[in-house]
Amino acid sequence: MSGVSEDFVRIFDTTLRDGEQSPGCSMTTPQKLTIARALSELGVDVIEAGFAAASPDDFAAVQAIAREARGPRVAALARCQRNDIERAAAALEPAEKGRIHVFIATSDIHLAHKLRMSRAEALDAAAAGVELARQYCDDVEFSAEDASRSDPAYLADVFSAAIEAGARTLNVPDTVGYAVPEEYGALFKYLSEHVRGIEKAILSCHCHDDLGMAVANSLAAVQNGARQVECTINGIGERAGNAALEEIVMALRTRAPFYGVGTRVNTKRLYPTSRQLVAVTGSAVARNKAIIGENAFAHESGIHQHGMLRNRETYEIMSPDDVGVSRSQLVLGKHSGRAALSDRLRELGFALDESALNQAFAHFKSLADKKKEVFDADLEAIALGQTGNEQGPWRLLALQIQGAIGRDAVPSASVRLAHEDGRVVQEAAVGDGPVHAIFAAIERATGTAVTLRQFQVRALTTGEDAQGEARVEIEADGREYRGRAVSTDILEASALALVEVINRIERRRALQASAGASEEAVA
Ligand SMILES: CC(=O)SCCNC(=O)CCNC(=O)[C@H](O)C(C)(C)COP(=O)(O)OP(=O)(O)OC[C@H]1O[C@@H](n2cnc3c(N)ncnc32)[C@H](O)[C@@H]1OP(=O)(O)O
Ligand SMILES: CC(C)C(=O)C(=O)O
Repeated sequence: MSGVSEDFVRIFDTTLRDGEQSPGCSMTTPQKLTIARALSELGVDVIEAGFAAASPDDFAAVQAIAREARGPRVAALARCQRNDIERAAAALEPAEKGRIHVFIATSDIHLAHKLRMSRAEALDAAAAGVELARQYCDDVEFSAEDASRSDPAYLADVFSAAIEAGARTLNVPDTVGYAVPEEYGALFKYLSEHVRGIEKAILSCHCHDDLGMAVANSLAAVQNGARQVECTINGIGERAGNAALEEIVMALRTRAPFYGVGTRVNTKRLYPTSRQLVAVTGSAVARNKAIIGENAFAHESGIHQHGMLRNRETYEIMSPDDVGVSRSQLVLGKHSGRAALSDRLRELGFALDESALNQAFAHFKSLADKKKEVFDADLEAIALGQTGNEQGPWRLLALQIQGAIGRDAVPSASVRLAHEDGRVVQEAAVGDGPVHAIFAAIERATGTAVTLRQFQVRALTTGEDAQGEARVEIEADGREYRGRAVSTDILEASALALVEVINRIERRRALQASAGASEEAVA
């Protein structure tokens, strides 16, 4: 293992430098500042703020972040060239803790075609670059670009020279995402054993995802002594991207006994930081992206949902709360089963007996065959079809309306309701219209205040005894409820629809109270 005083994995975030090299992800200075603030809150150890020599804007961004960031070290990238290093040093000047990060390629293909340098020339340039950077900054990192395709013996010589010149972090980039975990891990082991003065430095990995192995390679490096991981939020970066920070952090945390080393990141900030980056760059993440994707804590199939309802750990290896996601989701779709359907219906305030649940389940399956996802409103419609208006705790015994007709009429309603606990309550109220009066009287009688969002009536049949349907949409306890009732008297249908909704609100509150009580009992 390389020379580390405290044994933890330093998270070097390069979202603002390598991440910004992702086509479509370039950011303005104010946007970079927003992300830098989020990264500080996340608790990363190093923020690579940019490549100061790239443009006046990049310089300004590095400088602004250096001026503001307190906590994480701020790094700026530079080629092994005087101008780059001096621009990096100037931009980092206001930093509380700065780092100049110099790099040069070490693979034969880069030396021959890109740099047109011999191995010896590149080694000298690396040493000279580190030495110059050290004149401006105590903390210098050296990266051997394309390290994973470099001759290991030559690489060890270059790193030895970099340490001698004053570098204290040695980065081993898999620049083109060519490495595989066993080989990349072995390279770290080899370097730990062959770089002269390695005890003075920290080994770092920096992986790209061209073969989808950036995270696996980074973890292999950690297993073989790397104590800094370079990564980006959402895995953005040049071409296929960099190793995703959230995946590295959560792999080390979730498999802590296996890796035996962790990070200092506040994992609860992972999801909020990811969303902030999406908001700034407009670059969406795939639904199935690990840790922070929309589906990362969503379960659709019946067998999984049934397991989740019994014990979350049957199908979740992390708690959504640990990464800042509010809760797991059981998504109802064509693969869902009765357990999830009945659980969601109970949440919506419907307590169906076995035969009603079976019928609701048949309707639900045929709907799910046609729709990708079945929403709460669909479920309510299905459940209302099964329950009618018969479920308590309240039952409407009598309804009387007065003064409903005429220009100067002041409509009033009186209602009598029975509760399943034996109470019979009578109340009256006036309103702007008869329905308003009925609703006010029912709210008073039941003691449940609601906010009416929508009210609709329509004729279902024709003739003297035509059936009328009333539909209400209500808000209570921060949720929406829909109710429906049918009667030959449209005012009675309205009253029944509201009673139906109030019953569901009360059933839901009772359910929550009993869940709270059992949690307290467990605690
Ligand atoms: C693996 C990585 O992610 S490395 C970081 C990549 N990031 C970036 O390139 C973003 C910022 N880059 C830029 O804005 C521009 O490329 C600049 C301003 C740095 C340079 O622009 P230009 O001077 O026009 O050079 P250009 O980009 O065309 O070519 C790169 C030059 O740097 C040289 N070079 C490349 N890497 C290094 C290095 N580590 N040390 C010294 N020289 C280097 C190349 O050989 C080439 O030199 P040449 O022009 O003498 O042939
Ligand atoms: C400059 C280095 C660290 C790099 O970004 C890479 O090699 O991918």
